[in-house]
Amino acid sequence: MASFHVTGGTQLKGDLIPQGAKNEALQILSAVLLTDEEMVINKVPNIRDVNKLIDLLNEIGVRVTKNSPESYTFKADNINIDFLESEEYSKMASSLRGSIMLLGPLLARFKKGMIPQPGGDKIGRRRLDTHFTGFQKLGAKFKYDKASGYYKIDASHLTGTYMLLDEASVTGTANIVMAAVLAKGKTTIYNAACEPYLQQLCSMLNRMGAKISGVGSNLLVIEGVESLHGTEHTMLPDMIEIGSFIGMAAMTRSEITIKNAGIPHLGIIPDIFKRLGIKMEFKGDDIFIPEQDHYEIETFIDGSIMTIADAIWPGFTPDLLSIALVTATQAKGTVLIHQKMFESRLFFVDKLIEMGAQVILCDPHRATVIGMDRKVPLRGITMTSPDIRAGVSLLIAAMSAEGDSIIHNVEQIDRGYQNIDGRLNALGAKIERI
Ligand SMILES: CC(=O)N[C@H]1[C@@H](OP(=O)(O)OP(=O)(O)OC[C@H]2O[C@@H](n3ccc(=O)[nH]c3=O)[C@H](O)[C@@H]2O)O[C@H](CO)[C@@H](O)[C@@H]1O
Ligand SMILES: C=C(OP(=O)(O)O)C(=O)O
Repeated sequence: MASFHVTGGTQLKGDLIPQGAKNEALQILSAVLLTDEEMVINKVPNIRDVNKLIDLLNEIGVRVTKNSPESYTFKADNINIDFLESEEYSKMASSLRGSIMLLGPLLARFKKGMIPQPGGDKIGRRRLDTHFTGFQKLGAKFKYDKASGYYKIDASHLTGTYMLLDEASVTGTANIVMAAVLAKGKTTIYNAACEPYLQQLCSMLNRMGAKISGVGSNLLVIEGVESLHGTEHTMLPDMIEIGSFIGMAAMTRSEITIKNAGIPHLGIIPDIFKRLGIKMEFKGDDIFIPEQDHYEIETFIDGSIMTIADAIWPGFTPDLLSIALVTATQAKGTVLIHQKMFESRLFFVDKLIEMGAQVILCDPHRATVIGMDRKVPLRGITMTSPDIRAGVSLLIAAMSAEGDSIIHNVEQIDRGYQNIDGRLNALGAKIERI
């Protein structure tokens, strides 16, 4: 288990280039299974979850060529479907959440698929019903073996149909779309998730010859086609990493420019950080965050206390709520953070409280943060990163704190942030990997 030794209180200055988006990469890389032609994928982030998925694809028989540090060519023309029965597959697939999205392409192209309970953050119940109900509506037969925790699906004939998803699941929508592109006839998916990750996936599939309309909305219409061909795709900048950098800049009083941030794709994210009082300037596609001694949380128009809550896209992503929470601890003012989607994502506030933050955990979904306006700095402590976004929030807290901190289990952070210590140290942070 790796740890970070963080010396707090340093200010950062300089440019940060966001990595390619983790959650987009997991969808796009799964989709390379949909064709036997070459797929060139650029801006692939060098992070644990993505590297695990690439290894898994390689084991399944996809030919993987690394063209440069961020660009790969994939060719899925010799797939070993029997590998899905192996112990090795079970071990690899259960170690990340993204592996669940291999199912849609496997069903579409090879008519069957199986997957153990996927991994990912332990942030509350993470059901997969939407995925399997969608596959069943397309005509697949589905079996869940409770003893082994394996989901097995047989899909000799996938046929387009109308479906209203029970929830707008991000990976669920991606999976059903990937199954439907090669199904017979027309599939209509209502209550589809429409995050930029999905917009990117659907646009790429269309470039491969799929016929998807309604991209960017919650009503997708897919006309099945016989086969798909290869294409080239470039990942968007990671919007969660960008939000993390904005919060980090404010907390550490740093002057940072986030280069080529893909501002049109960030939705409401910059506005939410502006509501916390953080100043930023858009310079072309760069976001400049000046050094700020103080930042003040807005109230609602009637003067009542601000709530920041997650919602499905185009609402505020749940993956940035922990970052907004930690950022608020040194703002002036009060905010209620409401994590609606996941029930175990806020428990990390215990660590912030131990560091001196004024936070009341109202219940598993809600925390009130009373900002300290830098009157009292956080204190360095020893802590463990419970999940990827809480991990980065704790890193931000430690970087802003007085004294040294130790953060254990930073593999959680490495799941989704590329060389975070190296990139931040280059701007003046003091983070030692031990
Ligand atoms: C690999 C990947 O892409 N992971 C992301 C993906 O996970 P993932 O696709 O697993 O998450 P889902 O979108 O399926 O659901 C997330 C949670 O929100 C709940 N829910 C969802 C939709 C809805 O309308 N109502 C509702 O309550 C679900 O029950 C679940 O608890 O999307 C999540 C939600 O943005 C992100 O946190 C994850 O980082
Ligand atoms: C929860 C996340 O990831 P995963 O779905 O891979 O666990 C995340 O990226 O914040």
